[in-house]
Amino acid sequence: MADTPLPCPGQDPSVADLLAVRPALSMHAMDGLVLEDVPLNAIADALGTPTWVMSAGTLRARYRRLANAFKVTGRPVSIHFAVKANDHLAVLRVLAAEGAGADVVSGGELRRAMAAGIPAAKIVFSGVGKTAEEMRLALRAGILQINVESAEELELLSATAQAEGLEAAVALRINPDVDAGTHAKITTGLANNKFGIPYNRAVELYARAAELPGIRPVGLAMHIGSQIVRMQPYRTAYARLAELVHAIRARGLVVEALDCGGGLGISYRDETEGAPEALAAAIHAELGGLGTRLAIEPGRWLAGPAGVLLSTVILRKRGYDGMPPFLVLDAAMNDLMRPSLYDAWHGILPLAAQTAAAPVETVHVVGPVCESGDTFGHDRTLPHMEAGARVALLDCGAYGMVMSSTYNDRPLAAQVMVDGNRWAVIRPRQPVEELWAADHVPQWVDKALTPAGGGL
Ligand SMILES: Cc1ncc(COP(=O)(O)O)c(C=O)c1O
Ligand SMILES: N[C@@H](CCCC[NH3+])C(=O)O
Repeated sequence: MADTPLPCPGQDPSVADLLAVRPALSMHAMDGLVLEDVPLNAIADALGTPTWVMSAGTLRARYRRLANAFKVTGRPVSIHFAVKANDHLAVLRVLAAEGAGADVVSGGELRRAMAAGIPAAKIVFSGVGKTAEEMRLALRAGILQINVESAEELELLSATAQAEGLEAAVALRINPDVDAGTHAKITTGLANNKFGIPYNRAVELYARAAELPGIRPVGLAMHIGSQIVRMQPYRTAYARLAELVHAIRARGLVVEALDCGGGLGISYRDETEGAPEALAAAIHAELGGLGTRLAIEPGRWLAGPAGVLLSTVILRKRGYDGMPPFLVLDAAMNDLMRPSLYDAWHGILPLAAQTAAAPVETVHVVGPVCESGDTFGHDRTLPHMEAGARVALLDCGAYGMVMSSTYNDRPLAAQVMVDGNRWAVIRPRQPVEELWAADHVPQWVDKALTPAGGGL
């Protein structure tokens, strides 16, 4: 299958362009922007903004397309949703009901995945720095496999498993030194990235794993980065994985499982999103003949397009003469961090049909947090909006809410799930008092501040 083109700079997509490739969203004359069958204004009226909204139908549809892409190759994979992308219990349960397992990177994610009802036997544990405590948790739970990322971690896991009287099923995560062609901050498969075991040390370490007490090496894992829209990096990486399988087997060792990682990208602006069919074809071509179990760990591709963040224009601030005005939203970098962190581009659609049809203009879209980096977009081409206009920031279902903070004492936004014509609050807006409820002021601080205590 041909490679998909890289995103190219240029004119922002129009309202119609954005809607055309997002089947769960539609614009209606009366109801405005509708997600599945729910007018987003109804949610904003009821809960205010900023509010996250997840579409259960989109999660299901995307999971089914992904699973089916592999099924038709005759080599089905087990799909382990990367919990880091969106860890809400309702999201995990929707995916679990479709058959998804989980890829976790902390003890917290492991416990959360199990709390969502995902069986331990469908959970893989990745991550570059698992503590002995987290290893114990995974061993006691009896998860499918632990993806080990270094020789040092392997020794710690062996000691921990031995002390527990348990055996760890281990896949070695290999760093193939392949450029995934993605943003520098989210690439993971290059030699200078912290992730994985150097490719040229993999066979030796696998042999060592086979000797270590408490360790049962079952295979290899790889994850080369995130938001990958071209297939060539996957192909190169998987070809290297296949070479390793042959080299390890030549040593008389068993390789029964291959975890092909996540990373499939979506269309935020005008990229052609990574096609599951193309990924399935790449995996089938490079690894399908090795007779192993196959797994993938997608996060963004499943959840990204399923979520939006609703926000309201607090005010329209005039810029310097001749410069674009600022639309100051009530959402900020503490809610959606991706634009500040990676200069990520997110589509912005007005909720009202009339606004969506207004003439376009160039604006800067910012949040109210005290950081210049609190910017959703510079020089964006958007329909004219005044204070009070509501918008949806698109493709926020992955790495959105999970990366929120309460910086500037801004409570975590409310979360909603829609499914057909139903919607429900899946997490209420955080009460502001909760932000300091757990703060403890030592008595001696108070004393020092009172005249009686000899302070101020
Ligand atoms: C080990 C591992 N697996 C899976 C993922 C999920 O990646 P993505 O959301 O790009 O599919 C990540 C995040 O990059 C990861 O680090
Ligand atoms: N958080 C990143 C991706 C990192 C994926 C985790 N390894 C994003 O929003 O794009």
